[in-house]
Amino acid sequence: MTILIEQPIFDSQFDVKNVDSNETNELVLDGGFSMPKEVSQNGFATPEVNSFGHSFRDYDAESERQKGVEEFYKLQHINQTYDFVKKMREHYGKLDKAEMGIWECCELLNEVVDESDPDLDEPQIQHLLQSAEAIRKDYPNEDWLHLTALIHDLGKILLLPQFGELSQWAVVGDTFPVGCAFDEANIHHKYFKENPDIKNPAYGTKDGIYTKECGLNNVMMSWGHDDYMYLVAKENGTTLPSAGLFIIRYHSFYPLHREGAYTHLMNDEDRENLKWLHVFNKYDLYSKSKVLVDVEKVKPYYQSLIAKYFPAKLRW
Ligand SMILES: O[C@H]1[C@H](O)[C@@H](O)[C@H](O)[C@@H](O)[C@H]1O
Ligand SMILES: [Fe+2]
Ligand SMILES: [Fe+2]
Repeated sequence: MTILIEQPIFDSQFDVKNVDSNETNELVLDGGFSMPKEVSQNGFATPEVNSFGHSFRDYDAESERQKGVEEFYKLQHINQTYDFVKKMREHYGKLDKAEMGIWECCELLNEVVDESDPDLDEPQIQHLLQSAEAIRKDYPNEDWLHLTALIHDLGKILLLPQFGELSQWAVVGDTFPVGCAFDEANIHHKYFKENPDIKNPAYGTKDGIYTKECGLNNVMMSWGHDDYMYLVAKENGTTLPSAGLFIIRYHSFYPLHREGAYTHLMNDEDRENLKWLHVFNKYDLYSKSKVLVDVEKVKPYYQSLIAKYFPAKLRW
């Protein structure tokens, strides 16, 4: 049974609120799941600056932090190759690293620092809860979306010793397809010129080894926390809807969901799910704030959602 708790209250320095709540309540049915009639009408008021006083995702800002972020992207673009992704998928597909529940993993994630993120200045569990609570406020009935937000970054445990202690470039940052040309929409695109895959002519065209509209499910994405968490959720038999799994798997695919690149690889199901990813992304990005969520207070609600959509223990 889902435990009900009071609606989240945000009295933050920025407003996470509905400007016009009438619009949000208009729902149409979409394959068993309700979809806001006009998602763009949702009045989530996005703040202009991050915790450091910079605009969000400003990868050109002059700051010490940005230098580190650029260094990160250099390594990521050089090292994420088709063969590397294939190896990672095989290796982590065994799911033989640990057995634990979702909440346990949320707590574990607190030990992780994400060097690719220019906006986040709080522990990871706060980022999970801040995005989940902000979504819960605007979409109270979509409990699957609250849970999706809670778990979307859990794959970052790949940075921890028990999960292989992968380098930052193999875990975080924006993602992109391998096996086809690297689109200019990727941030710090120039560093791809040192990626060995560009010497392989089969990977050099817009479609590369793929065919038009083949569906993202058939595309190899750079390896990281998105694909890993998708794998874990799917293989452990989650009952989350396809849109939830899509969000988990492609939330770092900014070249697609923010810049509109690589859309020629999408099929109809992807296009449907992308609408929900657009909704989710606002909360993922703009809920990063210094106003902390009271973990103990919201924990019973999220534990009840976990019990609804996941087994008690999962293989990781
Ligand atoms: O720096 C961020 C962060 O690592 C996020 O978790 C990821 O989803 C983003 O796409 C990335 O750019
Ligand atoms: Fe992420
Ligand atoms: Fe996130």
